[in-house]
Amino acid sequence: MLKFPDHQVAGHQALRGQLGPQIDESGRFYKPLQQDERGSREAAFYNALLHSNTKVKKQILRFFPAYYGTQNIEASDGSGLHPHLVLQDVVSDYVKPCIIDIKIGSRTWYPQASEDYVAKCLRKDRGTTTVSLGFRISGLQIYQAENSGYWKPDRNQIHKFTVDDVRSVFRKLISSNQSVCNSDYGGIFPQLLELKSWFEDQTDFHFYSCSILLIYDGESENKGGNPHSMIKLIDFAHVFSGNDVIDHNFLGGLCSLIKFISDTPAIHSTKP
Ligand SMILES: Nc1ncnc2c1ncn2[C@@H]1O[C@H](COP(=O)(O)OP(=O)(O)OP(=O)(O)O)[C@@H](O)[C@H]1O
Ligand SMILES: O=P(O)(O)O[C@@H]1[C@H](O)[C@H](O)[C@@H](OP(=O)(O)O)[C@H](OP(=O)(O)O)[C@H]1O
Repeated sequence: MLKFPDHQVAGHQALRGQLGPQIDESGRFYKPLQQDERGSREAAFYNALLHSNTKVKKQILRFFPAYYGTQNIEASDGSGLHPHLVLQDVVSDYVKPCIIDIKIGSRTWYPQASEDYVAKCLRKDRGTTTVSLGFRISGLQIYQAENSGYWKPDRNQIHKFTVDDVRSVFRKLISSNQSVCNSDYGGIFPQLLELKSWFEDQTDFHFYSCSILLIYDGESENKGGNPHSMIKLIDFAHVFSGNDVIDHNFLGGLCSLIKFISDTPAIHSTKP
């Protein structure tokens, strides 16, 4: 039985008859394949990842959703059968998933793109923290408490986020979550550093407009036995061959994110 995701924070949503992702009860996330080259690029990347035990080390694979191929299922907009990527639902094990979708890179357009597409991306990049920080928040939900539930700003609010707003998001995250409230942010920090070391070396892929999901559980004990906090890379509609050059756009954005988070003191950190 398919349903609309309860915890989707960004991207195209299956609301008001739109085409968007669906989930099932077994922890699968069905992302509709976008009609043009975006869909084929994303499927090609997941296939490359699946069969790339040489290129991508096993411990790096855990930073990507598990991939189960593509499947034709009833589209959420009622248009009939449509091919979908079948992925691991990376938040299904969390009782109160706190999620930040962070689009990485100081530019979201790629060299091969059309002038119109570059102009569209540049407008968004300049109007958000993409250019100033090397990343931008695309969506988030932070569980605050039983009575107040989730803080989940809408897309228009998110688009207006300044650097200070981004800093206050991380402060809110730290203050709202016991497992995060320590010097390595509940285990997020070591994962970001491990991902950074991979990006300092890998030259097979360039990831444009790709997001890192920071995921924590707003409940102290989550049901799946997963660690309290995970990072997951998603949205590979604009992944291209690296042509034996490191992905300096993504790496630069990731380094900036790591620095930014480390400069946002946890409540009990010893930082002055
Ligand atoms: N594997 C997954 N498991 C759980 N949630 C996911 C998964 N992949 C994506 N999501 C949710 O869906 C949102 C959008 O994902 P994604 O960026 O892949 O969609 P999109 O429509 O391509 O977005 P964009 O408009 O940025 O291209 C994410 O912010 C996250 O909340
Ligand atoms: O590059 P693509 O494949 O066209 O995908 C777009 C890209 O992910 C943008 O980041 C997103 O704008 P936001 O970052 O503002 O969500 C836009 O949403 P939109 O189509 O609603 O503008 C997407 O269409």
